[in-house]
Amino acid sequence: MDKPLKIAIAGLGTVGAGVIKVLNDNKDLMSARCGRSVEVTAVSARDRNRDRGVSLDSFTWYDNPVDMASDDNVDVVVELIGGSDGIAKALCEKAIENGKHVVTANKALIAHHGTALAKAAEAKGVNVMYEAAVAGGIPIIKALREGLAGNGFSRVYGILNGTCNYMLTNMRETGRDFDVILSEAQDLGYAEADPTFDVDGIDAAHKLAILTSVAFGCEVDFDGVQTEGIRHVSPIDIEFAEELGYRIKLLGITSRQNGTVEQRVHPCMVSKETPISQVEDVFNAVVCEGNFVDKVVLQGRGAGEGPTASAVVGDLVDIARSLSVPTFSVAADKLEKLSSASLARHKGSYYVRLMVVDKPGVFADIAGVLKEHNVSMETIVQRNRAPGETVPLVLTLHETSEDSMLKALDGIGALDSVVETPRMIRIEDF
Ligand SMILES: NC(=O)c1ccc[n+]([C@@H]2O[C@H](COP(=O)([O-])OP(=O)(O)OC[C@H]3O[C@@H](n4cnc5c(N)ncnc54)[C@H](O)[C@@H]3O)[C@@H](O)[C@H]2O)c1
Ligand SMILES: N[C@@H](CCO)C(=O)O
Ligand code: NA
Repeated sequence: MDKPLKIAIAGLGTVGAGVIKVLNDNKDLMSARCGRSVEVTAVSARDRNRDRGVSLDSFTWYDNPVDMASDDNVDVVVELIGGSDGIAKALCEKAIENGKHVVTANKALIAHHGTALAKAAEAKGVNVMYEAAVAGGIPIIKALREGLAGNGFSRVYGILNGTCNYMLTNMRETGRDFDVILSEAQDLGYAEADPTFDVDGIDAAHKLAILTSVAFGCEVDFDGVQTEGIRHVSPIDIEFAEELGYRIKLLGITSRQNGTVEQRVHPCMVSKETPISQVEDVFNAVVCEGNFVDKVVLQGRGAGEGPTASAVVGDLVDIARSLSVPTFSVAADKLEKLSSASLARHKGSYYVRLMVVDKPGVFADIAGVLKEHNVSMETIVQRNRAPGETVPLVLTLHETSEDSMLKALDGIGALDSVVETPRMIRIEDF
């Protein structure tokens, strides 16, 4: 057997404790698969005495995780603290500087600093690996970078946030309150330290920016992701979606068109006939469209202790086997700088829900505004009849440019008979 691979773990929360459990439980499997053992030698967290269900007795304890990057008894630093800057970044930079590999589950860090970290690591001949950062236990980075490397990609999309999928599924199935379901997702260890990152789509945007780089071989451009979360998705929209044959999913979609990429994260209506609409609860799914393989769909648990730790340990196995791959899909100094397309030029179909006063002439007024902006209506549904009172009115619109749709919505929102801000959800045709 070769020398053991010695690892330091920074952060012993949901994921950190999970990694220690996987390495303990599957110790013999790891040794057989790597031809060497994978051993934790050092750990760091905020609270040394918290019961995590794992013993820390045999590890060197560090109060400051950055000091682990200078420990000669460490080959790989596993960063499981979180945050795009601060201590997580300092730790990873120091580890690379000292010639140690880095494994992280931190999508915020890779989304903001992935290109720079990749350049630094590749110059030093060490790896920065982040499989756990995107779609948790699903090996999507490996799939895009290695298994599907024979393909050019036109589009990659999927359900990238377990918390939001859990919430949308539960809202549909139980009609319970948004906040109650969110706190359940937090208790299950799915949510980010700041759960607004989940519900506002930022976490999915971090992951999408990373997928874009791996799929298209370009620098990570988080600021180029156009992001909208699930806060405005109401139970009434979920019900209408069902009635119209759709499910509402928060999707991340990246596509390449000539010299630009379009990166967007927002709630989508997807036909109940599509496989992705059936992916529920904390499950994630990613669809890769390759020019030779056609569609590949990967599905699995996107968050939680076991699935996330599984991905971290998969990266450790690659390092123990001395696998050498670029951080993204091409060498870091050859990543293209692609500009991100504005959503204003996006073309798509739309669902719009209005709250209107039930009186004659409302349909005609709405139709007039749509005509003015050259937007063509597919269906219009008014469920209740309540003369003089407020009722929901739902429209679906044929393919049009986002720009025209938004202008039409402004016009519709300004009509006297429309009493709330119109709600719009994009319909995706996969
Ligand atoms: N929980 C999940 O399902 C999941 C899935 C994929 C990726 N991630 C990512 O994994 C990372 C960790 O997530 P988590 O859910 O385990 O978080 P957590 O809050 O459960 O754990 C964070 C750990 O970091 C430690 N920590 C915080 N500040 C520290 C400091 N200054 N010095 C030393 N230790 C410090 C805390 O003590 C804690 O042990 C994050 O980047 C998160 O985005 C989490
Ligand atoms: N908060 C994230 C964790 C996994 O990255 C989610 O809910 O998907
Ligand atoms: Na993954």
